[in-house]
Amino acid sequence: MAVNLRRASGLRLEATYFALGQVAVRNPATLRMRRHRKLKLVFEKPELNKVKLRKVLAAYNVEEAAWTKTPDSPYESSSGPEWQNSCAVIMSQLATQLKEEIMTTDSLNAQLPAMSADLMTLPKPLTSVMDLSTAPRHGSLLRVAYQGVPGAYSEMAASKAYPNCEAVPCDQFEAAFQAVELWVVDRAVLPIENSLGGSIHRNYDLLLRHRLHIVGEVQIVVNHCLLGLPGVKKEELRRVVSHPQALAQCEQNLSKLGVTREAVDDTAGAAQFIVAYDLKDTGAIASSRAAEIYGLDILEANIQDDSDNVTRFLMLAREPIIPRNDRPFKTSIVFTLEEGPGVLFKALAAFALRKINLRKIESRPQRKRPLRIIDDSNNGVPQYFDYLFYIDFEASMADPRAQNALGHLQEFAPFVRVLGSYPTDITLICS
Ligand SMILES: O=C(O)C(=O)C[C@]1(C(=O)O)C=C[C@@H](O)C=C1
Repeated sequence: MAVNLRRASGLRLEATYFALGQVAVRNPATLRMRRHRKLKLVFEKPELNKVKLRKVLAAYNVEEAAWTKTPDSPYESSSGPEWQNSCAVIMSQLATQLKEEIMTTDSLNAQLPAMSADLMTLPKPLTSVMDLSTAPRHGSLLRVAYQGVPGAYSEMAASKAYPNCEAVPCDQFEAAFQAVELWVVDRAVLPIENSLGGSIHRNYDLLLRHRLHIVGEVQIVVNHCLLGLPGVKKEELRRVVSHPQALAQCEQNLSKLGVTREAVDDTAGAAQFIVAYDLKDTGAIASSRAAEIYGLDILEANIQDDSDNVTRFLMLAREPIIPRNDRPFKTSIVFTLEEGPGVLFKALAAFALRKINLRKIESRPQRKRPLRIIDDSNNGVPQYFDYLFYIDFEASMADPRAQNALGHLQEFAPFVRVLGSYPTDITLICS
């Protein structure tokens, strides 16, 4: 993938990042981002102001000690939280910081391949932490993190949730959580479940690990397309790459095609991947918008196994919203239970007794406490699985029934946390 930041920053950066790849920023600087939390910056012009660069990286929580200098002047970090932040945010911030020092000439730009106009509209960088601390109004230019690259379904979900927002791409779900926590962005919009593929477990786990609040939900009808390089025919494909959820949603149709499948971080990233490596024998499952952005042909539209393919996304923020009673609301909670017959039944009864409808129940292993030994009931036999229960129920926390149900649950649940009380999305938009 090549991203042109010239319009936003006055600096021409070419960047590539996807599951198997790296970021390569050519003239006047080279920026390589590798997997495994490794970020490497190589300057072709050593006179570039590294102090400013370091300031940028410090803003992303990169500790000075984590950085080393080698003779050919790269700064390298092999670990640390910086990788968690959005590559694109760092790049755009970097571009702005460096732009005063780099004279970009037309002749330099002419050496680089032409980019799609869509790729030039990357998020504008934030100037300082002070700017970030002023809470933006809903519907104004909020910065909204999503996982993936432009053209991902999550980017569409971010736009549905916050029209006119600046959608900020992140390489991993965790990066989106951290971007909100560090005030790099205002909100995150992340997938939580799909009607064909089921729950996105990683995000359930991250909801518990991080202290963000669910402030809303959006649903998107996902219409997958099989994309190929211009001129390539469907029959010529030997391999199809995409996000694992997307591959799962197209499983039967891909089996009919007789292609091998490979997973990458997101659907639009898959489209970038085949363009970047000019892979004529490889197709990508992605949106029609991704086809437009990356200049690919749609070899088959609606390739998902079932036309009713809906993904639900959660909107996350640092602060909860005030729950209301004048429109349909949902509340999401997570809790643990003691061992024993009927405990889950009792927990669910707290809602049933108050006629509160449950919309979703999910259980996840408790990572910090995977092993529990129960002496009396099981004669000291170790139990290897202990669970967290996530429930979405149809009531607002402003509703006394919901408050009473949680009070009731707390009587026997050792741990209960409200993840958010938010308006139910009753609309559907198509990708
Ligand atoms: O890869 C993307 O485009 C995404 O936005 C991620 C994602 C997911 O995680 O479920 C979102 C919607 C589709 O269900 C497929 C993939």
